[in-house]
Amino acid sequence: MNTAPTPYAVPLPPASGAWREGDPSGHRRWHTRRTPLALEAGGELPGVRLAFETWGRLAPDRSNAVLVPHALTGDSHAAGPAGPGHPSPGWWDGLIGAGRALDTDRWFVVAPNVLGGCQGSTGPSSARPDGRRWGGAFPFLTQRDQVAAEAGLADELGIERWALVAGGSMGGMRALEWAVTYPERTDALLLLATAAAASAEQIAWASAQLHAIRADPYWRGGDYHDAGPGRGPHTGLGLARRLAHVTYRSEPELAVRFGRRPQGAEDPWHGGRYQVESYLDHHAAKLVRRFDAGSYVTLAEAMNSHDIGRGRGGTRAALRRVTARTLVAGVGSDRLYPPSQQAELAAGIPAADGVRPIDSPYGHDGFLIETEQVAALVRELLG
Ligand SMILES: CC(=O)SCCNC(=O)CCNC(=O)[C@H](O)C(C)(C)COP(=O)(O)OP(=O)(O)OC[C@H]1O[C@@H](n2cnc3c(N)ncnc32)[C@H](O)[C@@H]1OP(=O)(O)O
Ligand SMILES: N[C@@H](CCO)C(=O)O
Repeated sequence: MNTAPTPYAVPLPPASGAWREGDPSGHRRWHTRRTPLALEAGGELPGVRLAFETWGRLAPDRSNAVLVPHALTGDSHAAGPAGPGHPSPGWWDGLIGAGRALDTDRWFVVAPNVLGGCQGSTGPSSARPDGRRWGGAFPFLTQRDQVAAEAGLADELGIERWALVAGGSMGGMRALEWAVTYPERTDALLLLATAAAASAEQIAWASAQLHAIRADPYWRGGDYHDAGPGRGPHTGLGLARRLAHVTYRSEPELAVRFGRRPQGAEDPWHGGRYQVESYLDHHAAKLVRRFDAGSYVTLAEAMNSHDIGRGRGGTRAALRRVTARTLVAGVGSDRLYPPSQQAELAAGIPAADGVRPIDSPYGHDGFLIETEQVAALVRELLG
């Protein structure tokens, strides 16, 4: 396995003002909540901070704000080029910018790093009020807690209503929570490759990933952040990413793209790898370099908690609360969030009109890759 411990690369909590330094986009800022966040599971989280990036200008009447919540391992860098602090271009760069579907000459686009994450927002790698890292003491979060934190950010920015909330996968879970918790603040809603509740199968895949991380001897109950370079649960996180990444792609794609071919001159019968193994190694190493295992655990557990009907009289009653103009789309080849889940959403949300298909061989990751098809949906919703 190609998961030699790499230098531990979780960004340290920025000193006040430092976050903008070295940020090529110049858009990233953060918001610190003045009061502790009351958590759905009980207790509260003090000192909540959300890193976020914005593009465009908020109109004087504040009617042009668009929220784009990211998926599991995304961050606030939804648009813009790669550079220091951003190993990849923005995850929806094809969608956001002047002349693009989310035209930043017209719309004010806001992308927060999710609460519990590791790219500037408060998470397990952040410092507690006493200066020590949270580590394994970081509290259990739900999607509703994360949306409550985002509502605090919206309040701070003076945004009473979103012209659109658009998200896929875990971002779609939060988009849906926005529309159900705050129907009066969500004018339009785009749900991509997401679900009303995490299914048994989704929980099962996440569970295997959580076990992989927690079985790493460097996990140490989540208290590894100050153990020194290379002494974090990188092997476990890499395993989790391999497991997850297979579920993000489709069987036909892997068959066509890699087949049974060996990687270069490697011989799989004598210790070498197949191409697809090398591909998974690459994605594992790439995530380990940029993501914190503790955040992965927190966010995966929050996804498992997702159930829009909890405490609201069930799924159908919760979905009926949505007043936003809504489009629901799914990727036909998505084996992780199958089209039946989007059909349930579309059937339950009053203004949704069936499920729009995203045609893609790439499976679940289609919502990140097929930006032209997603752009068409955004244009339809925003008129
Ligand atoms: C800060 C950030 O990184 S942005 C965060 C936002 N990212 C996310 O939200 C999701 C994380 N990323 C992903 O899920 C996916 O990479 C996507 C969906 C964004 C992109 O998918 P695709 O464009 O289809 O990329 P794909 O899965 O083909 O992977 C391409 C990579 O695999 C590598 N690769 C392909 N074949 C092989 C192989 N046989 N062996 C090793 N590496 C391989 C390519 O060289 C390429 O490397 P690079 O990304 O470092 O340039
Ligand atoms: N590739 C995406 C899929 C999760 O929805 C991610 O890592 O965030």
